[in-house]
Amino acid sequence: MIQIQHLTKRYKNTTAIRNINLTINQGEIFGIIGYSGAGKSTLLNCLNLLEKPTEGKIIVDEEDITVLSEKEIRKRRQKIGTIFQHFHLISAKTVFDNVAFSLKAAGKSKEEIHFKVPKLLKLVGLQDKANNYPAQLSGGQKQRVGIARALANDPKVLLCDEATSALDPTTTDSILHLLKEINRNLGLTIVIITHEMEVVQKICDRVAVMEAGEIVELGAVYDIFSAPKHPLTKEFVQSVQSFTLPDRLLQERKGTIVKITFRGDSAENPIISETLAHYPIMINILHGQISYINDKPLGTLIIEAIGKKSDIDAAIRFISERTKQLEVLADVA
Ligand SMILES: Nc1ncnc2c1ncn2[C@@H]1O[C@H](COP(=O)(O)OP(=O)(O)OP(=O)(O)O)[C@@H](O)[C@H]1O
Repeated sequence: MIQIQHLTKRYKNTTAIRNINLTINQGEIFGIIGYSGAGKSTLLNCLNLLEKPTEGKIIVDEEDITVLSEKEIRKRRQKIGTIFQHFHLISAKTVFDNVAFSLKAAGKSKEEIHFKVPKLLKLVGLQDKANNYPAQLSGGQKQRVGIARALANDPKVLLCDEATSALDPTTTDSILHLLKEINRNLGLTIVIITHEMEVVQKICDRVAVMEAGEIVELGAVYDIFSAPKHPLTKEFVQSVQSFTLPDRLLQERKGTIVKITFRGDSAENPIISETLAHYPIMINILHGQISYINDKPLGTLIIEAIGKKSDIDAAIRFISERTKQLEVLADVA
C-alpha cells in the first residue's frame, strides 16, 4: 500500500533520514521505533506531506505523492489521518465542532456533517461528550476526539505520532485497544511512531527500528521479540522483557544457568518435564514468563541444571533441539 523508496531528507547540515526503503502493507499496524533524534518524525512528516523529501519516492496506491502540486497535496492530506501526542484540539470549539472542522475543511455539507459526526463520536465512545470543550475532558478522551477527527474524511491510513506518550498506562491501553478495533473493523492501515517498545508489543504487526536516520532492523513483531539481532533492537526488547538475575544467584550457583526462549507451540509443551524424564539431572527454575504477542505465546525461562556435566550437556542439547533459542548464561561452577 505504501512504498517508501530510497527516501532521504536533509536539513542544511543534518541528514534526518537516509536512504529509507520500506513497504507498509494494506491493513497492517506498522510500528516505527527509535530514540529521540532517530528521524521518526521526519519520516512521518514525509508520509504526511508536511515535508518534501530531498531524495526518493513515497508511493501510495501506485501514486508517487512526492511529486504532487500544492493543491493536490492539500486534497491528498485529507486522506491521511494523523493523531498527535498532545492531541492538537481547538480549545474554543466543542468536541462536535472539533470533529466537524475536518469535514468542513473538506467541503462537506451541513447535513453530511450532522450525519457523520455523531457516528464518529460513537465509534470512539464519546457520544455523550459532543457539547463538552477539550478542557473538560481527560487525556484519553481528548485523544479519542483526535482519533474521531482523524477518521472524519475516511482516510486510507492513520498516522500516530507518539499518540499515547502523554497518557498513563491504563489510558494508553484503552487507546491502543481502540486503535486495534478500528484497524480490525475498518481495515485501516495504521502507522505508529513511538519510543516505547510496550506499544509495539501490544498492537503492532511489524516494526522498523530506527537509529541515526536509518532502519537498522525490520520484521514481524513476534520475530523481533523472539530473536532480536541489532544491539538497539535487543535494548528495546529488554526494556519490556528484563530478566536480570541477582549477582548472588550467579555466584552461588551449583549448576549451569541457561536461558531458554520458547516460540509458538513449543511454549505450551512440557519440555522441562520431558527433559527430567530423559536425564538424571535436577532443574531449578529461577525465572519464567510467557508473553502473548499477536496472540502467539513467547516463553522465556531461566533454569539452573544441576548434575553430572555430561548429563547437563546432553539435556541442554535435548532442550535446544525443541526450542527456538538457548543461551548458557553461566556454565557449571
Ligand atoms: N526542521 C529541521 N531543521 C533542522 N534539523 C532538523 C529539523 N527537523 C529535524 N531535524 C534533525 O533531524 C534529526 C531527526 O529528527 P526527528 O525529529 O525526525 O527525530 P525523532 O526520532 O522524531 O526524534 P523526537 O522523538 O525527539 O522527535 C535530528 O538530528 C533533528 O535535530
